[in-house]
Amino acid sequence: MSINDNQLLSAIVLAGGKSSRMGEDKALISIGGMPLLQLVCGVAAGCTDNVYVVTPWPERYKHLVLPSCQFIQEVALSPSSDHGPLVGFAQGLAQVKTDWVLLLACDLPRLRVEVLQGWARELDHVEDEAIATLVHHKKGWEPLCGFYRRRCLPQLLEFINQGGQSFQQWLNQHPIQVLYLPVSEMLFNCNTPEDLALLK
Ligand SMILES: Nc1nc2c(ncn2[C@@H]2O[C@H](COP(=O)(O)OP(=O)(O)OP(=O)(O)O)[C@@H](O)[C@H]2O)c(=O)[nH]1
Ligand SMILES: [Mg+2]
Repeated sequence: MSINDNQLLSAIVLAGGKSSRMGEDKALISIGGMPLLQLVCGVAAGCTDNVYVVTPWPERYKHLVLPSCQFIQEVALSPSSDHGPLVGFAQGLAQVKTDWVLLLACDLPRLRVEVLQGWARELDHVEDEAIATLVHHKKGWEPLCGFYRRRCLPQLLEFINQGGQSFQQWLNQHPIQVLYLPVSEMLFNCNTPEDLALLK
């Protein structure tokens, strides 16, 4: 696949978590002078012109420089709902118009655009029955840095409607193709002040 082929690939960046371990909104934490969400969106924009940021609070991020990014306002399923990334992903996926979507968390400061671009070029060769192609590690699939077929939306909604909340549980019900991760630090996940200190 040509990585610039707008017909084939979009990106969804999730920015709606509580950041309870960090104690402040991770999306706005500055890494090397750049807010983390801006950094991740910049990497996503290196893979596709169609980048969506799914968040319940777009106004919080509208001052960031996010070229070619569009906000998708996430809506709560119920007033008390604490639904997590699976529902944010489903709401984003419902807006996507391409066959494939690159899903990214906003707390991945060491992403490597050239690795993502290399993966995107191989999407044509993913087996037809796979709903996604993801890195696999000892704790299971890495759901928040990988590629999903848009056509998985009905299965995702069915899982959510039955009360499902876990990406791992959902993914374990479907064929997934393994992505080879050449640099493991690329998936370094910045969740706590201690993680942040490691970056500085
Ligand atoms: N849009 C959206 N994104 C979410 C939601 N929950 C988590 N995320 C995103 O999913 C990614 C991974 O989140 P985590 O690091 O597991 O959790 P978190 O809620 O951000 O932080 P903790 O409260 O410390 O667990 C981050 O990019 C979050 O912003 C949600 O309900 N909606
Ligand atoms: Mg995290």
